[in-house]
Amino acid sequence: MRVTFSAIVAPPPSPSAPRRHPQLLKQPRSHPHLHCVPLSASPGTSRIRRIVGVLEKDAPEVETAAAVDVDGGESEIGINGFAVETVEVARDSPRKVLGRSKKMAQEEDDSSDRFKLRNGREIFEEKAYLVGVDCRGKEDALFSTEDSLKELAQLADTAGLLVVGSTSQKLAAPNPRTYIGSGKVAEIKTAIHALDVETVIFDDELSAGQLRNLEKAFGGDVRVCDRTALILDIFNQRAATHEASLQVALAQMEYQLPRLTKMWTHLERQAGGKVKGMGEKQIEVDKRILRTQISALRKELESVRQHRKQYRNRRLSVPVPVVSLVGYTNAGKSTLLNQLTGADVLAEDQLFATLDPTTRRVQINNGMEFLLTDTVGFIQKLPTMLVAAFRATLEEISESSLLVHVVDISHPLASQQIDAVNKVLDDLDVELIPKLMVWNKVDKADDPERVKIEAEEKGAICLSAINGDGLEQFCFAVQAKLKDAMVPVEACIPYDKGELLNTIHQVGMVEGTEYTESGTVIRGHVPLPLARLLTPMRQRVTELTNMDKSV
Ligand SMILES: Nc1nc2c(ncn2[C@@H]2O[C@H](COP(=O)(O)OP(=O)(O)OP(=O)(O)O)[C@@H](O)[C@H]2O)c(=O)[nH]1
Ligand SMILES: [Mg+2]
Repeated sequence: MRVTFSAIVAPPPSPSAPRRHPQLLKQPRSHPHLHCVPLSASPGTSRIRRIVGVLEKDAPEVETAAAVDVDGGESEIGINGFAVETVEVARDSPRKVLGRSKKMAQEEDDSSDRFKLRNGREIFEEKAYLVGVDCRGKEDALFSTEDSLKELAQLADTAGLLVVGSTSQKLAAPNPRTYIGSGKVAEIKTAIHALDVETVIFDDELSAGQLRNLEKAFGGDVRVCDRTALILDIFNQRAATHEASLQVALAQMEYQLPRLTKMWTHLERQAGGKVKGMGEKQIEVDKRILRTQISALRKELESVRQHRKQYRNRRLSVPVPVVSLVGYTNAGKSTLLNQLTGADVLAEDQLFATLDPTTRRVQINNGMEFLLTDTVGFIQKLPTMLVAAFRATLEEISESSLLVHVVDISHPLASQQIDAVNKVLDDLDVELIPKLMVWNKVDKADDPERVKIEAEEKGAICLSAINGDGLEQFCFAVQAKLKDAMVPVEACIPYDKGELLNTIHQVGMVEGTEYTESGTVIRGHVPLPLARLLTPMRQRVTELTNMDKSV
């Protein structure tokens, strides 16, 4: 039996459900969010259940409510809020069923090598083909089409795909139907057959119609997706905490909402076109359900966010300055945090290794302390729904005393990456927060000495987070920047407030100490919240000075 696998958009699994890589099961192409369950099957075939839609919340959840015979397959209405369909597929990929050449048999043997371990999970390495478009309206793009495609290849690799080729096209404007021109569509189709491509990834966001038309043009069994879907897929694989999972699920649903067009068209096919419009009605129902799910997720996220805020407020009541590490993905932020604090945040040569913020205390040799926060990295063309969904996490950044912008200076596109990070920061309302530029991975740079001279000229700190070079200089630079943001104070601390004196030494910079009858007079710089706390003691110094003058 031959089954056509069109990419059917299904909602992502609930964040609490166990996550699984889309290609975890060895099966013909599946949509990133289409999770198939293998069932018992006749020899040489597999029976899988595939999700074909969402059920209304109050719809009865029945194992098998309706079975419709279509082309030998059967349909059933489903489980846990999802409509599912059972299909029997040959264990070979659909194309292989048509005839098995020697080459194909060889390929089948090779495919066993395509199971790779990623993020602790075994996944099937699909063959991907990348497509970029150089449009006239994109002159302000930070990356050239070629560089952007290289980055897309890295993203594909992170997601566990095997990139087998790529192409790009110069266009005056994207084609509204297929994004690329018809000649390019034909060229890619040829490449698909020649390279046995399973997934075609576009470097720009595609509309629902473009996705559908391209899938139709390439043939039903080729999956088409875009950069945004790929990034969402990586985030989905990487989300380790409840909050991150909620944020990713929200972003995925928002991405899917306008793309729900295909989910129910199979109903019309099954009914032989007798129930015209049924699919459309069902799409409306699905959209409503998805919207309800989105608002439920938003509520849940809000409560997680409140909890985090309470925790942060408690932390802020101790006025230790917070320093946030920001930067392009893979710049070395987590490695820097680990080096300075002995933390064991996952740091690896993959994009988006970190999704959740981690905060650790750093103590400088002179006794001063600050909190260092590592958070999610940025990328050019960062999907807006992802920024919105991660706003709670990113809020941490907007409440810091200092932003440390970590740059991989050994990267050929370091300056474009800096611009891309600044672009995201512009959206985050952080222009008033002082910034410190750090050029990391100087050990990997072609000419480290020249880079160091250039950094000095530009007021950046050069370091190597991996071998610890320049860390001391970094800490002093952080201290100096924090001092700029501090308030100069002179306060008389009574002798019974020893703890306060310790706090001033920890979080501020003491420049002079004098012991008087009334207490210790301190001169120095402290963060604003501490300066406020010291107000009565600052007045005490003024009184003492006035008394001295009148004597
Ligand atoms: N040679 C060299 N490699 C480094 C240095 N710092 C980090 N790396 C490597 O760069 C890769 C990325 O480091 P991470 O610390 O995970 O980068 P990140 O900025 O946290 O990345 P995301 O979490 O993805 O945003 C890892 O393989 C590190 O070992 C450095 O100073 N020199
Ligand atoms: Mg990281």
